[in-house]
Amino acid sequence: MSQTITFQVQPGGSLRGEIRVPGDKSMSHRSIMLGSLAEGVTHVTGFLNAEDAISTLEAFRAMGVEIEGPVNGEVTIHGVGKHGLKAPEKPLYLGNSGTSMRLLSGLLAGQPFDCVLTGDKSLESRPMKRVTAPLALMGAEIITQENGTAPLHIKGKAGKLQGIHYDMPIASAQVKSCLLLAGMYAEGETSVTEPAPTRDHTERMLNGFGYPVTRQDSTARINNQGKLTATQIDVPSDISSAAFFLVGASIAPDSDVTLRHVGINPTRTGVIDILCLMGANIEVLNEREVGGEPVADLRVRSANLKGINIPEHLVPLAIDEFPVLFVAAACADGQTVLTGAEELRVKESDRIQVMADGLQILGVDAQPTKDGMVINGGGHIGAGEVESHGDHRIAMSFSIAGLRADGPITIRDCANVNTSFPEFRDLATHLGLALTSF
Ligand SMILES: O=C(O)C1=C[C@@H](OP(=O)(O)O)[C@@H](O)[C@H](O)C1
Ligand SMILES: C=C(OP(=O)(O)O)C(=O)O
Repeated sequence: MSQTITFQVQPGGSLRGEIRVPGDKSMSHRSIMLGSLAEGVTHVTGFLNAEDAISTLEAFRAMGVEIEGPVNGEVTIHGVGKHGLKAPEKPLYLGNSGTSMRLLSGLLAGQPFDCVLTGDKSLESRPMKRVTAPLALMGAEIITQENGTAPLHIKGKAGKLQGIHYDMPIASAQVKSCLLLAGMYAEGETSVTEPAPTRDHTERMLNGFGYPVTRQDSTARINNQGKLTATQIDVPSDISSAAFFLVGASIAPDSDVTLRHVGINPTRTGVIDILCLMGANIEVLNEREVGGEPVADLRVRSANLKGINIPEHLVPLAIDEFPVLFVAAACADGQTVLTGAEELRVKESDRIQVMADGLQILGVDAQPTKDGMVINGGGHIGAGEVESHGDHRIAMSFSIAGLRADGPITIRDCANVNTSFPEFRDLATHLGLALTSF
């Protein structure tokens, strides 16, 4: 049970300096999953030492994988091979992490043992039918709660899964990844078509481990014939964590921040595109490729942002960045309209409602809609007390709002910042944000 943590931000200030934010959460999860199933010893650097990634790590330890670390972002995984996992002795508790639960449900559906996946209150209220329904078409047997939520009771169906073709009704990297991981244990081909591009770290990392996944247009294909060979993985900084400072340095006057070694995989850079459409001053420097993933340093300086209609094709490419983009919109001149983002309602919190409620408390004209938000920006952001509802990204977004507020902002229920970005307070204050916690 996490303790209660409250953040308080004093108004104003600017952000200046150079930092490296922690490792990418999506890649950290996948490095543990694939490293565990590989033959040989995989070394990971840049691993995210935060609660969500640790939930995945502990789950694999509980299934008999020897994993050393993380120490200074280094993890060593003694892979057990594709068929080497052992039955866990008790339910696997996955905390707050949707990625752990949805990817593991695919990976575990074809094992020779049963297991149970549980999580915290937020995770156990999130929709799981999106993975259990297509997995059932493959022959998996997963018992959910009546409304399709976790705990998930997974009956191991080793040797009995069948490949399917699945047209995903929603653009979800978690659903795609779940099915590709199940496809590693299914007879014949498993193919997944996505309605819009979503993050492709699973496909890239599988290929990095030597496991063939092919891609044609919007369809990814896998079968059970491959094997994973241990490798080295350098996890870049998480653009979703960098996003708080991309927005912070854009909205706070006299700011100049450089974020080093950030992953800029094109399936993740919607936040840069959206901010640039709003008039942000972001330079992408020293572009390079590290372990099959593009990386760069990002320099961001203050800018006068303007409201925009956010193009819908950018929504899946910035899906976790909308809470802080709403703060950017509140500081932008004119109206910002987001549509096509109903997925935000089923994240760690209902991110449309929770952000609209908090922005309204701070005096911002923010109107939630069924699939997005309309924000009339450029007015002032006032002092106030807002709730994060235990959602890490909400807590950090309202902290950033303090840079343009005209009074202190108090944010309740912030312990879950530790799920993705435990260093947030230290790095933010190092750059100049007047943030305290108690
Ligand atoms: O695959 C992943 O690592 C993730 C996919 C996204 O979820 P959806 O697949 O539900 O869009 C994202 O919101 C989540 O933080 C991480
Ligand atoms: C939605 C998120 O993560 P998850 O789905 O893994 O809980 C997030 O980190 O914003």
